Amino acid sequence: MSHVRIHPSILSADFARLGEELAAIETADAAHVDVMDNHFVPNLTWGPAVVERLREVSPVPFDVHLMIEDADRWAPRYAEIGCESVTFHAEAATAPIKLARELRSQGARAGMALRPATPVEPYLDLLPELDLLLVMTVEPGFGGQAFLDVTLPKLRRAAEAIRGSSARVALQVDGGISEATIERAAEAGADVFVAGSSVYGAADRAGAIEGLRGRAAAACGLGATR
Ligand SMILES: O=C(CO)[C@@H](O)[C@H](O)COP(=O)(O)O
Ligand SMILES: [Fe+2]
Repeated sequence: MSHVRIHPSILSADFARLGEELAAIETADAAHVDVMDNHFVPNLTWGPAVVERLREVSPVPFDVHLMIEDADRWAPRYAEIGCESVTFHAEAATAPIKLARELRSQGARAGMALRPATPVEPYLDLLPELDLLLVMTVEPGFGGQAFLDVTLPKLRRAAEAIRGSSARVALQVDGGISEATIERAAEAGADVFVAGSSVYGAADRAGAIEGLRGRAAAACGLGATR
C-alpha cells in the first residue's frame, strides 16, 4: 500500500467547466483548491461561496490552499462548508496554534504552508498541532511555474523532523510538480503531491494522475499500488 497522494490543482482547470473538470479527476486522492485574495499573492481566484458549491458536486475531497491575508478569520469558514483539509500560510496567520485547533475541532484536517524562503525550523514545535505541512516549491500565486530545487533541503529537513516526531503529519509539495520533478520531491520525503498544469494540461487526466502516482511511489521504493 503506497501512501503517495496526488492532488490535482483546479487552478489549471477550465474555469468555465469546473464541475466537469472535477469529475475528470475522480481517480485522484483530493482536488487542490487554491484560494487567492490579490493581497497575500498577486492573483485572485474564488471565495467560500464558489468553493461550497463546487464541493457539493465534487467526487473527491477538497484540499484547500489559502493564499490569503487574515487567515485566522477566513480559514474556519472553509472547514464549515465541508472542505476536508484547510491549509493556511504560516506567514499569514497571527495565531497558528489556535487556528489549527479550531480547524480540527470543526472536523477538518489542519494544514500549514511555508513560502519557499520561509524556514521550517521555527515551526517544528507546531507539528503535533498539524495534519499537513505544505512546503511550497514555487512562489505562490500562479500555476505553471518551474519547480524550485532550492526548496529540497528544507523538504528533507521537514521530512526528518516529521519522522522523528510522534505526530502524523503529511508532507505536501506544491508547484512545478510533473513527471520530470516528482521523483526528486518524493526522494526528499514528500508524500502528498499537488499537480496543476501537469494534470490539467494533459488530454488524459486519469493517465497523468496514474503516471505521477507511479513515479512518486517508485521513488519512495513502495511500488505503485494504492
Ligand atoms: O498554489 C499554487 C500556486 O500558487 C499551486 O497549487 C498551483 O496551482 C500549482 O500549479 P502547477 O505548478 O502544478 O502548474
Ligand atoms: Fe496550491
